[in-house]
Amino acid sequence: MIEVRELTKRYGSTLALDRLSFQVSPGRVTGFLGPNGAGKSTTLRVIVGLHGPTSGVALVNGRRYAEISRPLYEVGALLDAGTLHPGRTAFKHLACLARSHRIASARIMTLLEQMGLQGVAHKRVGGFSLGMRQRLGIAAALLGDPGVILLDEPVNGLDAEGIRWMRGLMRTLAAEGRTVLLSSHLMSEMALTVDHVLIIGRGRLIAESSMEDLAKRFYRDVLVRSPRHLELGGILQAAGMSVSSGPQDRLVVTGADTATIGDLAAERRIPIHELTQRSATLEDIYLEMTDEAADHRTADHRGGGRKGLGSA
Ligand SMILES: Nc1ncnc2c1ncn2[C@@H]1O[C@H](COP(=O)(O)OP(=O)(O)OP(=O)(O)O)[C@@H](O)[C@H]1O
Repeated sequence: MIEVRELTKRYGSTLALDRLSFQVSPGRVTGFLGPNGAGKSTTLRVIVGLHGPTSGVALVNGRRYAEISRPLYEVGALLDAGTLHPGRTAFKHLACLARSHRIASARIMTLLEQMGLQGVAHKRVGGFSLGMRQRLGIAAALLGDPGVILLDEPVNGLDAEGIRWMRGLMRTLAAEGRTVLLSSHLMSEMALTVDHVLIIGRGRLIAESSMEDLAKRFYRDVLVRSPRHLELGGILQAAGMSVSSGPQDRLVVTGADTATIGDLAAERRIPIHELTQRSATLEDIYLEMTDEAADHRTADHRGGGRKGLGSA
């Protein structure tokens, strides 16, 4: 369980987090979404004690990170796969982390196998691809078998097979009852992976929702196909709906759901050959929600911020 309460973080004149509050529950994959510069990495860094908050608090299982005596057993994080000692082997990298927590070598080998890295366990990480580094980073995060897992842009730079693998792993970890929080600036990456989303912009929470409800909230219109479409169009309009013509003699109807349209057509004994509820794509929804935040960011960055939207 993660709890972030009224978290504010300033870097000089930049307000990276602005009284951000949310909770992340165990047993599901939660996506932490926002445009570049929204404050995702900052939040994750504050949760694992790498950055101190200006005010507010971030708790893992009810405690600040600094108060956890053996953190690897409680929270694992993949924050930046680039920060590996290039001269160390994969095994040695994990062994160094494991030592302070008295984690056995057998656990290291099990994890390397699980991550598909057993064949390169004794190779130097300097020669690893980004995908291999990500896998090693995840092995490190899982060393102490923690109940809370944080991953910052874990699929960045992965190929299609790597992304599929990562998705499966996230879902397995959540199904085991862990709290899994992963950040991304791409809704498309999240749509298939997460059960629940937290959307942030400008350091504030914009929305929190299950993936399913998010899609439902953005129903757009209903597509109706009927051999008597002209007559039906008139009836629907008379009932107060807005009707326009769609592709192949279909009607595009707004202002009513499929049940209302279907019932009305049945009352008038008009056959219906198709009734389709159309929603905005999750990508559209996300862009709509974060548009204002992104615009603001672009303006900020012109004023000298650290990262630009150009990196999107
Ligand atoms: N160490 C730092 N020093 C100064 N400013 C920082 C620092 N880290 C982050 N910022 C600024 O804080 C804001 C939030 O950045 P953060 O990296 O947390 O966003 P993000 O949502 O993770 O973005 P991205 O998707 O690009 O990683 C940005 O304006 C950024 O420029």
